Amino acid sequence: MSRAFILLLDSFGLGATPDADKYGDSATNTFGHIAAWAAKIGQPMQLPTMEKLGLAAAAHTACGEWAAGFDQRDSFTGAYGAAREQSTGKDTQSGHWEIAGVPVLFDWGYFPKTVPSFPAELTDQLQTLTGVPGFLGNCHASGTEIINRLGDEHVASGKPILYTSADSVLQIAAHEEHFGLERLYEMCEKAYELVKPYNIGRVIARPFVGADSNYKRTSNRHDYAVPPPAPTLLDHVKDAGGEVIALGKISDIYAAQGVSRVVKGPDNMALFDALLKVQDEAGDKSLTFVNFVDFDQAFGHRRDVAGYSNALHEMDARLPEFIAKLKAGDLCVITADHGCDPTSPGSDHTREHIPMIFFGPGVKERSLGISETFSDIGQTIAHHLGVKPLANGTNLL
Ligand SMILES: O=P(O)(O)O[C@H]1O[C@H](CO)[C@@H](O)[C@H]1O
Ligand SMILES: [Mn+2]
Ligand SMILES: [Mn+2]
Repeated sequence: MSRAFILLLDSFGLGATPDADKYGDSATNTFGHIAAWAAKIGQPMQLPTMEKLGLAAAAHTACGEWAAGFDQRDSFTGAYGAAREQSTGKDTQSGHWEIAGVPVLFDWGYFPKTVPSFPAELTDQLQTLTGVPGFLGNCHASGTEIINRLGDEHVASGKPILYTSADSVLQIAAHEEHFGLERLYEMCEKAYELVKPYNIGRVIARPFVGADSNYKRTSNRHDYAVPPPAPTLLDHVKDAGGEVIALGKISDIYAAQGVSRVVKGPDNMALFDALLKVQDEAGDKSLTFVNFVDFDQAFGHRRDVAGYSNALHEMDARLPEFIAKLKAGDLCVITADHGCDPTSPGSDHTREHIPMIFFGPGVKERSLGISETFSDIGQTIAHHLGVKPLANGTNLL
């Protein structure tokens, strides 16, 4: 029996790639800078499980330095390395699709950093189709900041909040109760059709609750993503008769292509509980793919170093439960889709190496060096499961 598990820590980068200067990210290092911050405040990070699997060694491979508090060890249990992205974007879709064998070699459309950011033609059509009295925002913003700034005006006027970021995305924030969740979803479906000519990767519904300049997003976020342009690892596994179990926002990111079963959860630890349950159920040739979004959404974009560090400790503390239940024929990988250095300016993703830490009963300690494409991860899994090889990437094991 062979099974595969991808544990994707959304935004857990291991240091700038050689092309990071083109993105203004040449000094970024998500893991390295969190570890340095922790050491500086006198509480060095302790991630014994991931360290033993090869995390710090993978980070050393990526950036040439040992993260503060992580000493060089002479034995690991995983096959560890780092990967650089072939796709030109540093967004979630590009990262995930490339891992699954489909790098994004075309240019996504982006909305400019002007105010208004969205073309009048687009917002006019959206207003006509939905009958709202207008829009607020219409700019680049951090999603948590803009709802607190414009939430009161939104509630009073009924105008939804439109914003974007360095990603190829149109986000619509609206109050779950005052505006209505279904109404927000319907608006996003219309917006998804309208952004097609602009080559935008995703429209995201961002419902929130609260009052009086104190608003909080809910877990009813919904992504309307364009599908990958070619079959991914998920399709190859499903076509070969294996179950593809998508936890968290994985199904949204691949527009449900190649997904057999969707399991959602409100936060990292709920998703970890779901992962442990799925681990008992997954059968031969299955792929279980989980995206732990809090690293990115709750801490990376929020530039919350302490929160990010804490989330890594929480994850590390739970991993032994998962490892203890692995069976012969299981191949697992801890990886990421891009960086989001919480110590860097702004609130956007950062162009970094991602970890590739393979482990499981049949994996022997080994340094894998640096891959030139994230697709080496997917190809290694395709080979392990014995499904059709991917069009891109090299088997590493
Ligand atoms: O600031 P928030 O709304 O969390 O936005 C972030 O979330 C979006 C999707 O992951 C990205 O485009 C990023 O900008
Ligand atoms: Mn991401
Ligand atoms: Mn993000």
